[in-house]
This record gives sequence, structure tokens and C-alpha cells, in this order.
Amino acid sequence: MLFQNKTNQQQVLDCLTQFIEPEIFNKLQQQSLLTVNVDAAEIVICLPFHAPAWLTNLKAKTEQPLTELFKQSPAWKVSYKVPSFEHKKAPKQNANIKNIIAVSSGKGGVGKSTVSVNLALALAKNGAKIGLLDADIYGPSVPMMLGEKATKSTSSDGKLLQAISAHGIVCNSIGFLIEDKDAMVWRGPMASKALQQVLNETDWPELDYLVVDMPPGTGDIQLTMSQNVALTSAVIVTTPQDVALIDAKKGVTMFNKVDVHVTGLIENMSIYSCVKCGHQEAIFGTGGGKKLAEEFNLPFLGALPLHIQYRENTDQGYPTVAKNEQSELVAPYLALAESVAINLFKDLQPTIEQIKITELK
Ligand SMILES: Nc1ncnc2c1ncn2[C@@H]1O[C@H](COP(=O)(O)OP(=O)(O)OP(=O)(O)O)[C@@H](O)[C@H]1O
Repeated sequence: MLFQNKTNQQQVLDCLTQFIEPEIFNKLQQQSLLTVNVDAAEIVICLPFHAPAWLTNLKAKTEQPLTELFKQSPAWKVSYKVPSFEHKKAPKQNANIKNIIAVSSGKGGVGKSTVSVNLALALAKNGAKIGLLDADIYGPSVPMMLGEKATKSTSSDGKLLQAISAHGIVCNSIGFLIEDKDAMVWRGPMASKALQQVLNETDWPELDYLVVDMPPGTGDIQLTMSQNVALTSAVIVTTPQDVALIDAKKGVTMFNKVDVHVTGLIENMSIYSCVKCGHQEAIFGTGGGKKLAEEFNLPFLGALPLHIQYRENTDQGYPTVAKNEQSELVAPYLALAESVAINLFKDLQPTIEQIKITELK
């Protein structure tokens, strides 16, 4: 009888299953990332993604039931290790870069670079080690957006370029390698070579994710680039407008064609909030991104508002997420970053070496 009254591990795990999505819970268990120490009233978790709001929410929801089981407030021992996820094709990859995420758009001007920059910063703000590579040969804008336009790439060993540090992330740009006027006449293999060059000839520190701002469109250039780089996954940026959605469809189709995993869709310029009166309007329509995601059975990763501050901040080289002044503009990016990191874990398997390391612990 005494034994029955004593809380056991399984009861604690049963409690946690009610508050963690099954796909996440099962994988955490399979990969030995979640353990319970009943005697110490401890939940020990090694999170494979950085998601502060997700964790805070989980702790808040489980506080009462776990306290009842443990007869004391639970202690959470949380550590982080983002795995390198398997991808279908595996061109040689820099060992320092665990994962490469392409930010893509079917058409130009939907805010792909703005999203790349702020998403990279938000992933870093959530705790991940982040690099940003500007592969947009048509208009490399990342150096300007990060306030590093005047910075020149340097090399300490005469072989590898130093990655440029800005606002807590490191970056490099294809813009440092090319003349603007040249890019217009490039073909796929040339652009792909330039991307590989800037990727492989940069001295990247250890990165959980390298975010790549791809050139807009789904033509020969984008196709070759996606084929020749070890992309872990792609996210597609669209606006709610029909024309943008049609092109976003082409984006998803392109990545499917070259066997690159698509994490999901992001809707930019979603709702306009008037700075003066707060009135909200769906200038480019509403719900299109979500509908498209449903059509392709992909996660809808988040909607980002249309707001003048996003433009002004990147124009000044101080992106909104780095500036961190307006929570209503920063919060959607932090949520988006969590969504991307969590969905990658849900969808993809860690590489074999990664599993072995975890099992040995
Ligand atoms: N959510 C937003 N609210 C307000 N302005 C935005 C938003 N997103 C992007 N912009 C602005 O829209 C313009 C186009 O954005 P951006 O350069 O990021 O788009 P892009 O898709 O990368 O374009 P390109 O096809 O030229 O590479 C920029 O002036 C940018 O500041």
C-alpha cells in the first residue's frame, strides 16, 4: 500500500504528456532528452531547441499537478543542445554549422531580407548561436540592414574570411564577392558557386543555425543554389496577396523538387496598424498564408505585421528585434523563431552521431 502512495516516474511522465505535444514528447523520450528524478523532485531536460516562451508556459501549466505528485514544487534542470539534423542530400558541409535554413520567397519585395535578418536575431535572442548569410545576388542588403555596410571582410590567415559580428550574430554577404551589375547576367551555376564560396570560405564559429537570405524567385539560379548547398530546410516568406501566394506555391514546389525539407510558411505584411490611431487594416488581404500552408499540409509559422518601424529600423542598420523597443513588433519574431526551431525538431531526425553522443551521456 505504501508503494502505491509513492509517486513514481511514470506518473510524472504521464502528467507531462498532457502538456507537451505528443510529437515533441515522444521524440524527447526516444532521444533520452527528458528524465525525471522523483526523489529530488526534478525534471531534467536537454532541449534540442531554444524556446523560452514554450518552456515558461510548460512550467506554469505543470506547476500545480507536479507539485501534487512530488509533494513539493518541481525543480527544472534545463540544458540546451541543438542537434545537427539529417537532410536528404548531403553535400560536404562545414563542421561548425549544424543546420542551414534557407529563407526564400517566390517573388521579390515580400520582405524576405527583413524577415531573414529579424528571424536570425530572434533565434539568437531566444538563445541559439546564429549566423546569417546573404545569398541574394540581386540585392545583397544584409550588411546595410545590420549596420555593417562600410565594414570590409578581413582574413587573419589569408585563406578564410572573418565572419562579421553584429547585434549578437555573425554574418557574411555574397555582396562582398560580386559587383552589383555582374549579378544580373549570372546563370545558376555561377550564383551557386559564389554561394558555396562565401559559405565555405568564411571562418564561421560554431553555429546552431545558419540563416541564408536567398535570392527571390524560383528560377534556374535558386534551383541550382538549393541543390548545391547542404540545406537542412527552407522557410517560405509570402504576403497575403494572391500574386505573392501563387509565387509562394512555386517556392514550395521548387524545394519539393530538389528534396529540401520545407519547415513552413511565414506571412509578412499581414496586418497594418496605424501608428497614430491604432486602427488595424489587412491591406494585402488576410489569411492567405494560412490557407496556403493548409493546402500544402505545412505548418503556418507566423504572421508578421506591416509596420513602418520595421522598414525604418533596417534602413538605419538597427533591426527591430535588435533594437528591442516595441514589444508588439519584437514578440511576433520571437514567436516565429520558436516556431521554426520547434518544427525543425518535430519534423527531422538528428544525425546518427548526434544520437550516439546523447545515448552515451
Ligand atoms: N513587415 C513589414 N512592414 C513594413 N515594411 C516592411 C516589412 N517587411 C519588409 N518591409 C520593407 O519592404 C521593403 C522590401 O523588403 P525586403 O528588402 O526585406 O524584401 P525582399 O523580399 O528581400 O526584397 P528583394 O526581392 O528585393 O530581395 C523594404 O523597404 C523593407 O524595409
